[in-house]
Amino acid sequence: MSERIVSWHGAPSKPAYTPPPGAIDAHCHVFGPMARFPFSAKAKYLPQDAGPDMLFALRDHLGFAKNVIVQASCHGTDNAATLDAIARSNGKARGVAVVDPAISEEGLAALHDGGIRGIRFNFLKRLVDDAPRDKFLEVAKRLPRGWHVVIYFEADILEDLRPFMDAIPVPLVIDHMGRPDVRQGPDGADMKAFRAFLDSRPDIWFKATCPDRLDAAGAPWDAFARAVAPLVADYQDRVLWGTDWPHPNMQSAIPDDGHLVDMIPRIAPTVELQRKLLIDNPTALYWAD
Ligand SMILES: O=C(O)c1cc(C(=O)O)oc(=O)c1
Repeated sequence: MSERIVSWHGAPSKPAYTPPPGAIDAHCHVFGPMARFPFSAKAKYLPQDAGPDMLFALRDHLGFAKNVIVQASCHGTDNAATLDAIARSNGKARGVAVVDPAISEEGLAALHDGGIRGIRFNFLKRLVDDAPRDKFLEVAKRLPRGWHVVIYFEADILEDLRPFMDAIPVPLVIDHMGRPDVRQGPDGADMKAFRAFLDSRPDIWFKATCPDRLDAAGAPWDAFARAVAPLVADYQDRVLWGTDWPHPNMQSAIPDDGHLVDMIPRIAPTVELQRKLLIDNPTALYWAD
């Protein structure tokens, strides 16, 4: 792997929708800069630099106040780039780390001090070589108080992951709703299974994110809006939203971030829903202290 890829829009439009003051982009990443923060030897893609200055400029352009920066798989378990971005944010960013499950208590405490409030377990085979459930469970049981676990999986392994996820004793946040097939509609098999999972315990949250990944028809992503709006309405106290910038691996179908923001009023049509989605819910998970 030698070619460094660009997966983000060079000049995203200004959204028609204006987020409320204090709105949080609760799923985004930083890449590098590589000269200071080299990518993991196990990285499955090698991106161009997309560092904190670019992220914060986009935040301001789109009308957001804060970011939750999720450690991208290309940085492996070295969270230095994510921590550096948080440190440069003037308190306007918090984060989710990816850790070696053998991390010490001191290591976890240092991440907490750096603004981390959760760890991410990634089960996508195209992104990571292995996902050791026993080790993940062990570290999930000794997280700092108030932390949660973010899990990224695809719909076809939801049932297989259930015993593992059921055993995690802290809140769960599911990336991109576990990647349902949105073409099945709001009552399709994938959404039904995901709802059953949400109903199994009250502390499972999810991100109503990534129309660009989940709706192959492309913008304006009508199938995504149709499938996801009822989910947001029915689980309005457990849903987060984010851009997913810089859209890892999306180099052949790069979304315009302004258009992504314009999905918000389609899946959360009232001011109250928008406040929960963009402020109350992410604040509860990431800025409780
Ligand atoms: O679907 C993906 O390719 C993807 C990758 C990553 C990552 O590399 O961390 O994060 C995401 O949220 C989504």
